Amino acid sequence: MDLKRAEHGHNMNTLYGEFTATGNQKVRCAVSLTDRELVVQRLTSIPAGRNRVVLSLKDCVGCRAYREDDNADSAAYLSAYFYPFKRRWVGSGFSRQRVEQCFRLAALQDPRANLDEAEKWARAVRERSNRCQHHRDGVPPSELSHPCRMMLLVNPHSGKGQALVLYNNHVQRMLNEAGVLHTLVVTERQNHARELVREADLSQWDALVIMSGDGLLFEVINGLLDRSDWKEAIRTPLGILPGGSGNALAASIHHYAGASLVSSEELLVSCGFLLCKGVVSRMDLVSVHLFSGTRLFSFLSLAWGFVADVDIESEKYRHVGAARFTVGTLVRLASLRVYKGKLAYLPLEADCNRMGSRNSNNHSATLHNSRDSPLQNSFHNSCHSNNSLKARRFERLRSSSKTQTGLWNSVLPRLEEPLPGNWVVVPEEDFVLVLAMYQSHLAEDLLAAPDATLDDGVIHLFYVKAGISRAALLRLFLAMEKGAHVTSSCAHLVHTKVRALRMEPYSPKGIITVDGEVVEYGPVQAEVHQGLARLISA
Ligand SMILES: Nc1ncnc2c1ncn2[C@@H]1O[C@H](COP(=O)(O)OP(=O)(O)OP(=O)(O)O)[C@@H](O)[C@H]1O
Repeated sequence: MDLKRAEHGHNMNTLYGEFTATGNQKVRCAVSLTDRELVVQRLTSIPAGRNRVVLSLKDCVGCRAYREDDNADSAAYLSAYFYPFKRRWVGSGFSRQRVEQCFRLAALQDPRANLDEAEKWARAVRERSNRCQHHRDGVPPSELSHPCRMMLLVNPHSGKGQALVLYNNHVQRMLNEAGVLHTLVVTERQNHARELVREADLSQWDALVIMSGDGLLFEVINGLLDRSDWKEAIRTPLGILPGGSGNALAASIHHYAGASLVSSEELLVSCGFLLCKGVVSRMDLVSVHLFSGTRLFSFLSLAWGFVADVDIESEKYRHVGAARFTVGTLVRLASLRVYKGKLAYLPLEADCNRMGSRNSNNHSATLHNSRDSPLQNSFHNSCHSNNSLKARRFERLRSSSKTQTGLWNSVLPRLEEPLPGNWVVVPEEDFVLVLAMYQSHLAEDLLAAPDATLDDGVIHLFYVKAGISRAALLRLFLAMEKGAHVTSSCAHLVHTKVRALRMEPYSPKGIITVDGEVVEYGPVQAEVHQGLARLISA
């Protein structure tokens, strides 16, 4: 029979068989399966090298055995699905591309025996691929169970409105190849996903997967943390597939997997591949405390000034996809604004246990008590007029958000209280932008925090001081495509790693965003909770 443990010329663990190619039954293939590779050698007179395909099991998402409907055909079939990095057809560089290896097994008359044989092979390919996962820092990865059940939430309006088409064209097939059982839930409105996960029986699902922009994941995370069983709920593995125009988290996990810049469609294949592999990692979350008392949970960014303005003002260009940010950047550059306010942070290296025992610099370690601020009343009335859509979203988001207290040992005082002595108060009070990032990417092509990792417990705080020229700011954003802004010599850009921060805007109008969603404009503070959530990633 075809399947045998080879004894000569192969490792004892190698499976060896001779099958025919499905496309052409005259072509025989010698197939061997080692612990790490599937090697296919076409048995023809053409020189061996050209007829040999070696596929790494690390790139394999699944393998299945089946029979055709034709009762007269006693053969069984074996299909294995791989997504290796391959040179692009157009342009330079590499991207993950689908490779299917399909064989016909017809050594016996008995169809059942042929199918049993094919199933043995399929099982062996799947088991060896699962064992072949990358070990992060030598630690075996935690994985989803097999077969696994996912709830896949798709926002049909995200990005260019193509998420369902992308699901039908790419995702469905990949998940089927990987044997992932999934239930598609098409979101119907704002906050639908949040309400769904708040009420869901989570024991039914091995993972909750979001196919949209970052906004839908923001809803899901906040929905999980709304629950009374939030401690367990937030450990539910989450997955992300890019369906929006920003897709920052999707771009970040693609980057953490060691891959380079790719097109939107290639990013989807890359994230789909990671989802099929089902390796679960910890992910930092940041709690964001607003002046109204609302607390939100954020996985990506907190922005005030230029970046928040571009994000929200560019909504009207969403039909151009990811290019909306480029258009928005150019428009906002033309009318560059300066924002007044106070910014303070708890440095990464600060000894949190000795909070309040010392003053770390010459500046007052106390921000204005926001209740004393002459601008206090205007904060709540001044969500920027141009962002009414996202402002309305925030109102709904806020009304459904419970104020949670006492969940962790917080390093934050109450927002109206002075800051402890080990916080640093930034001396400048005029900013072009303030941006706190906890993952690497701000958008698909903006590598804002190149050395961020999923669960490093770090907030990367960037601010650009007033006085920067338009040309210098444009250069910074162009450099950000490759993350080169952090090593640029721009004197107006400051980058520091922090555990917590507080911003107190004085300018009466402006936009603050959390994960790209508008929140109330006013004093805000945030702190990182290392590895609180779980994400399917590399
Ligand atoms: N069916 C729907 N109709 C209208 N809004 C929806 C629907 N489903 C989800 N939403 C809301 O749309 C908002 C935007 O979603 P999301 O950020 O995921 O996509 P996006 O804005 O297109 O992506 P990006 O932020 O990358 O541009 C979310 O706040 C979500 O709650």
